[in-house]
Amino acid sequence: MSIRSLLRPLVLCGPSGSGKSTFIKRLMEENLGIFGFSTSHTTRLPRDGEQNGREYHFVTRDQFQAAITNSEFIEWAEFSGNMYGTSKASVSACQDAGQICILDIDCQGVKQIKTTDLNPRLVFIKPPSIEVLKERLVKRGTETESSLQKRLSAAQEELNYGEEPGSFHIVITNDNFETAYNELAKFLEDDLKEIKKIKAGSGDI
Ligand SMILES: Nc1ncnc2c1ncn2[C@@H]1O[C@H](COP(=O)(O)OP(=O)(O)OP(=O)(O)O)[C@@H](O)[C@H]1O
Repeated sequence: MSIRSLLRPLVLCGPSGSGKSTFIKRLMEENLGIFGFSTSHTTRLPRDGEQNGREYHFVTRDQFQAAITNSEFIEWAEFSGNMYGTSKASVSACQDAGQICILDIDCQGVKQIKTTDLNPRLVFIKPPSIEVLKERLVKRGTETESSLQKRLSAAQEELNYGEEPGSFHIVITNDNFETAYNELAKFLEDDLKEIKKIKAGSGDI
């Protein structure tokens, strides 16, 4: 089997605070060099030291708008006056570089990626309850009262989509982290074994 077909993008979706970043960190630590991220597009100006194509693909608003019109993005959003997007091409580029592209995207992004030929593995990370989700977000210390409320009210809609049969390949409840992480590791085990075997045999891809 070709390694490229094994390098299926890995989508982690779930309400804010469900634990996506925590899973991603652990996956990357335990599988060095296997996972990577796509390079996003942005209309913001590069900061000192940032290189086009490395931190971001820096584009004009017109270019960004044209890319939206051409359905080039899996998801895009505007934050404080600048637009940010994840293009299908940047996910493919990550695969071409021999890595599994990890995507932390919302349900709209999941619906979108399903319409592409990227053939992702779709994982939904579910909190044990909305109450626990709230506790974790408060404890994380990153939210204001208003951003907390926004995240919690978005959470229910995402949970509804996550629980719809067929939305995801696997739904993992993140109660005890070790147990939940093992479930994810088991889900990916066969792919990872095969990828590591091929990489070890060929030096790289
Ligand atoms: N199983 C768990 N038990 C207790 N705390 C957890 C567990 N999993 C994650 N956390 C904690 O919950 C908080 C939210 O997790 P994390 O930041 O990974 O969520 P996220 O889904 O990436 O959120 P966002 O979408 O806002 O980036 C973090 O402080 C993390 O350490």
